[in-house]
Amino acid sequence: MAAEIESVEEERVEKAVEGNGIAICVRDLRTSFGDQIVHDGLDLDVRKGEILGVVGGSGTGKSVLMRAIIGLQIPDRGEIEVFGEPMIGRLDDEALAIRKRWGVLFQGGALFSTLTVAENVEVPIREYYPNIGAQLRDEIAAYKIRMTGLPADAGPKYPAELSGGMRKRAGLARALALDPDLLFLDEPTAGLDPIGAAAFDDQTRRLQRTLGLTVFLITHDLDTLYSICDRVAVLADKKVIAVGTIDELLATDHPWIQEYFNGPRGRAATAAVERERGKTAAETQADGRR
Ligand SMILES: Nc1ncnc2c1ncn2[C@@H]1O[C@H](COP(=O)(O)OP(=O)(O)OP(=O)(O)O)[C@@H](O)[C@H]1O
Repeated sequence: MAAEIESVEEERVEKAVEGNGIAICVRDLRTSFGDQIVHDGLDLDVRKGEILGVVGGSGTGKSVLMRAIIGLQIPDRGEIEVFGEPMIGRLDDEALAIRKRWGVLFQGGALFSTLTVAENVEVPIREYYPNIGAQLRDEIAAYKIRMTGLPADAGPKYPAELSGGMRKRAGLARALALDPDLLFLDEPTAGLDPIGAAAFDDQTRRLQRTLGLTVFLITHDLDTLYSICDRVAVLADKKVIAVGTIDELLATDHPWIQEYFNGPRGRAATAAVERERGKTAAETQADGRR
């Protein structure tokens, strides 16, 4: 038992020091489809424990970047490291230890329509831990389903029986199945009503804090960027043209960034955040007076 605790502790310490605080490091990435070059000379660092929002116009290559990082898109050139381990050109077996440490919520949820929610959540467990028995697998799936705020009776339902918001949560439960350190979310709030989107954002933030996750979050949702992202990376001109807090991005003079954050929707999102901050400050003051 003591040896077991020691090895868990060693693993924890290793995880803390690996990669110098960087969860994902991308250097000089080039990807293309035939003649179409999607990325050229793209660099990006994702810090451990942050929620990094990834934005850019439609077709700028946000999803392709995510796919390149998780090994579904072979780049023409460049280097990608996850938790300090090089990922490009690694055989599936070699990179298995790192693959187990991430979970992915694809655009639209990408649930298997012929499997129930619980069976969907169990897919990665079956794939990576085939020796786990059926009962434990069911218990893990039920726990993950509850963790994402879905009711317990969602487990035996099929994706078609769920609302869009519930399907996203089911996809999130599957992404969390292996207790990941790193979560990839591709447009998680797309198609949700504003209340559902805000609830999903809250859930993401809560899970990220309690589980200590690093989150790579592709979004077009300005409210998401303002409310839960620690930093934002902007894709344009085949590269990441800027990374920083929204205030830092606003200090740049890139026309796309200015139009994006200072356009009517950006201003509305800023105003909403400022209202929320004002409310929180007023509540804190009132608490202090009590
Ligand atoms: N499998 C593929 N075959 C050919 N072209 C592709 C493929 N996947 C993506 N592309 C192209 O690569 C470019 C970037 O696509 P990607 O899906 O990464 O954009 P995106 O920034 O995520 O866009 P959106 O915000 O609209 O989702 C697009 O022009 C797209 O058509």
